[in-house]
Amino acid sequence: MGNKEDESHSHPLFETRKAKGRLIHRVFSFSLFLGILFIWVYRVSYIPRKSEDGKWVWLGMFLCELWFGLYWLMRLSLRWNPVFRQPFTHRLSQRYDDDKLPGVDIFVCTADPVIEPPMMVINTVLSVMAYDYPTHKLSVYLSDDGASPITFYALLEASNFAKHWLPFCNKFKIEPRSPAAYFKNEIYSNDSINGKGELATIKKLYQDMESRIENAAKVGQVPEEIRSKYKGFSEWDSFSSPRDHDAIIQILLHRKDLGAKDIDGVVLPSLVYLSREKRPQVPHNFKAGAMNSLIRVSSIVSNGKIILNVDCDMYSNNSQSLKDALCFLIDEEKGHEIAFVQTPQTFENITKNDIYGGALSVIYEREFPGMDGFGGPMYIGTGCFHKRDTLSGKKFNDQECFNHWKSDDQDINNDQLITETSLDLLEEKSKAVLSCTYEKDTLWGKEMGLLYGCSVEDVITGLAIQCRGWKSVFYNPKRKAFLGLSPTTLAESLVQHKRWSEGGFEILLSKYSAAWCAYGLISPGLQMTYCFYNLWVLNCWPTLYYSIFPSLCLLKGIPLFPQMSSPWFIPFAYVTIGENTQCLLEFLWLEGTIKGYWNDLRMWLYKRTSSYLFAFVDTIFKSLGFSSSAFVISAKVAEENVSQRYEKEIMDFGNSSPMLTLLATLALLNLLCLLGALLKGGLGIFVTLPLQVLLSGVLVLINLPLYEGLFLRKDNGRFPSSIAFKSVVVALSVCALSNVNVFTTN
Ligand SMILES: O=c1ccn([C@@H]2O[C@H](COP(=O)(O)OP(=O)(O)O[C@H]3O[C@H](CO)[C@@H](O)[C@H](O)[C@H]3O)[C@@H](O)[C@H]2O)c(=O)[nH]1
Ligand SMILES: [Mn+2]
Repeated sequence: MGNKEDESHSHPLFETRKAKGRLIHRVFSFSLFLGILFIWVYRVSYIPRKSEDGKWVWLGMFLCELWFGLYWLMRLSLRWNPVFRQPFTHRLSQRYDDDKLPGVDIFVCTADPVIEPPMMVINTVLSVMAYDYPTHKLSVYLSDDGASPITFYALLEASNFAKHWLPFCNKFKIEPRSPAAYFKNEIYSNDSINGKGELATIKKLYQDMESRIENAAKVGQVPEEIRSKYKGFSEWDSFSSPRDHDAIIQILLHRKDLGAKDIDGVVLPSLVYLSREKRPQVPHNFKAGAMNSLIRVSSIVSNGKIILNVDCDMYSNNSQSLKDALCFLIDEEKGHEIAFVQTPQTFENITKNDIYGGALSVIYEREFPGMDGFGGPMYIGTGCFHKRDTLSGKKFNDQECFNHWKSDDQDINNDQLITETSLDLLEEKSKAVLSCTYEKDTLWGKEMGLLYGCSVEDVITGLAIQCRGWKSVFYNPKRKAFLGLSPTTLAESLVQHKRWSEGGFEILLSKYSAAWCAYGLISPGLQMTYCFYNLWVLNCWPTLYYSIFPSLCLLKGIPLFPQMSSPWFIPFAYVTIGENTQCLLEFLWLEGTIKGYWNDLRMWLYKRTSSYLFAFVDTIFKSLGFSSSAFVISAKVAEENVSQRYEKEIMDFGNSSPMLTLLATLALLNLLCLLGALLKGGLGIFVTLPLQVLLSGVLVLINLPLYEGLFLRKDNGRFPSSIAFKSVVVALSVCALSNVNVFTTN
């Protein structure tokens, strides 16, 4: 072994490749930029004179195009210098035997037993317990902000089922290791399992457990005979509501407890249930608060050097990804400067044409590698492997941080057994750090742990870590590391994007602002890429403008773009066609469909004209102290008819939210303008106002499903009639008003 080890030490544990074809992309981008410059020049040189119609609208168009051009430059930074990473796990296993590998603490967060059913949560837990990793080095923590005895009960059941499930996974090397996901794909890759009774046995065990848990969930409580059997349920004796209760913690499995072995006698990973104390008068800071509690409790119970954080719907789909991530974090040469390894969010419920643009493939496949090339991707809350000490506010220091892996984990490696009393003691000690006053007058949430006060606690925390000098790595394995659930209705999708875009904007205005405060701390390229995401919200204004005024001017016959015969037509055509072709090709390259691209464009429009607008307004209100932050949890289950529509890719508008009213009004406005213009000007407008007809035409076409939902559909997914009524009235009034010359005279 000696020789082999010496030799392999000279080989790194991972490699980084630059993307091919960068030169072509840069040349093409340069030509597009020239086009954009010409558009700006055109706008400045042809401002209508005082006596002409539409001077102010024209200036508005110029501002929009100025913004779009600058924003395009920020987007370009994401495509400038992409890199791809490849870990070498065989070298890792050559160099590190089980005892030398670091301890890993895995955090799963859940917050509501109805929106996030306990069965889904424990499937995620079981999938991460079953990582291909020495079990005595693994600890799994479930933080339950819903403080639900049913979720606790489900975890208790899972701790027993794990005794069968983990040996089964190991024996047959199955993937994925979430039992529900594994049983769902009835084609089992490993033939040797078939025919043998083992598969049937384990499936039966699972189904029995499932029906016990679902029964408890249905009646809303855990059966009395089970409650009396496990002392853990007594933790709920003083419980009054999920928002008002004492700290709860139960160590269900502890690696040093004799009972914590699987049916083959192998130690099981530690498993801990916790629900931090909550009081109505104390802010709990949502997921960030939960994560900080997890960080503290785990430092008492297992103190693993690596922390993996997953949302409760994001089960592990690849049992190797933990070792993959370690290759980056403990690589002898470069690992010391890497704080976290982020994997993409991928979703198992995306349909063929991805009606709500939920796959986010362009972001993860194209743009995150671009961030990685400039110093590392953002932290996006789930599927992320951190080094524990970088989460507690530590600054990067080249000398100090070097090779700190070499120290052995004393506590894990000593094999003294734990007794029931010492487990009780451990729980009591942990409760102290779960109290809601613990953080008072400390740096938690400000400089330590996840940061508070931002709707995307993850992104701001990652940025803060990078500002302290650390790097991060984006790792996107072929077999996806995690699979989760994407929203299945339009309203939910818009709400999620509102939270994300609002969070981004908050970061921009915060003391970690990528635009100014991060200057000199992270690379300028990375600053630009952060700005691209954190400026999402500002797109609402130019996009609203561009989807309202050109249409209104079309109705009035006022030209805002050059004639087809003019040479100025060329830059408009070139930029529009060039940019869209590039985006389409990118989308198709990532295995999207043409229809999927069209759907994506629609969502792009809807997000910009509703989510971002509401996010903008809310951020301003919040910063003026008129409202406080909230975290609207995305639903992970839907009613039967809602999921059927989702499967069939029929849009779901059946929700009376102000965002949907706005979208309906805008869509109708475009339709009315286009029809009005055709009535007034006939087909001649195709010649006199070609680009405006095109713009309005595209807007109308893209809104076809929306018109259907307003006027034609009969199912529950159509627009509520109150929205239909309101939007028709408003759209008609705006058209009428604009005809009375309010908008266009100078
Ligand atoms: O008070 C809360 C609210 C949420 N959560 C958990 O946070 C996770 C993410 O919530 P979800 O509703 O699924 O939000 P998403 O928009 O899907 O989540 C993305 O965006 C969030 C930030 O907006 C990040 O926290 C997530 O990690 C990231 O996956 C879930 O496991 C929740 O149980 C809590 O633990 N406590
Ligand atoms: Mn989610």
